[in-house]
Amino acid sequence: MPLTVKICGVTTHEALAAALDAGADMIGFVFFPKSPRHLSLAAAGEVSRRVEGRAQTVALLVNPEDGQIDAVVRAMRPDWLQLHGAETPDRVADIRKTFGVPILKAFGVADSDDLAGAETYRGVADRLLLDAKPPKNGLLPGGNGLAFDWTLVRDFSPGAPWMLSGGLTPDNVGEAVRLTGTPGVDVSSGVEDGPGQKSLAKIRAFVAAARLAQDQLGLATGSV
Ligand SMILES: O=C(O)c1ccccc1NCC(=O)[C@H](O)[C@H](O)COP(=O)(O)O
Repeated sequence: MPLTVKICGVTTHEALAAALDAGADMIGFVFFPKSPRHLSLAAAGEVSRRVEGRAQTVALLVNPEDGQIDAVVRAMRPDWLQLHGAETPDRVADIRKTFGVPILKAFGVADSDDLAGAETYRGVADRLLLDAKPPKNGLLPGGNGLAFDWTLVRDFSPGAPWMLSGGLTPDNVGEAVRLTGTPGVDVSSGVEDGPGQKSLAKIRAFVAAARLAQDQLGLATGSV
């Protein structure tokens, strides 16, 4: 089983280069104005063009209208759309059909009922992304640097590819991979020095730690 590594919330050429050179499989770009990682369409087009096929690009949206998706798809031609809001299975299916872009659907997890909810997207989303729930009255639905109880997903087998996120860091990603057997990891805050300030050293350390765990477990590098 391969391990996919995603670096999310990239806003600068320097962070992008660090992630690509380190060997990340997926790069996430955030389109959410309240986020310190929000990108304009023009900036997203420019930064994502520099990926040049070295990784898959992911456009992150929250409860988007078709018009917003259309603008993002035109601006950067993402390989994936990450839906990080309360999009229903019907809405996810609709977006997938309308735009013809694979969907990474995010879920907040606090207990096993949340995992059962995620499984209802089987056959609708192309990949599931398990994240911690945001704090009550928090500004951001994701990218909060919070972890959930990983033992909940020890035997998680949703019948669809999935990824683990929420509070991952260079220091804990190896343990997370070993404990959960996840086929993918996703990080944003854990490779930052402050909100939206990506650390090139932490990006390199995160990818290296994930690959070390991958090698120790005899996994392959993620083909996404
Ligand atoms: O990053 C944001 O600002 C953001 C805003 C709105 C929705 C989602 C957002 N981020 C999601 C992610 O970066 C990750 O997919 C995931 O939540 C992990 O984040 P972190 O715990 O910070 O590593």
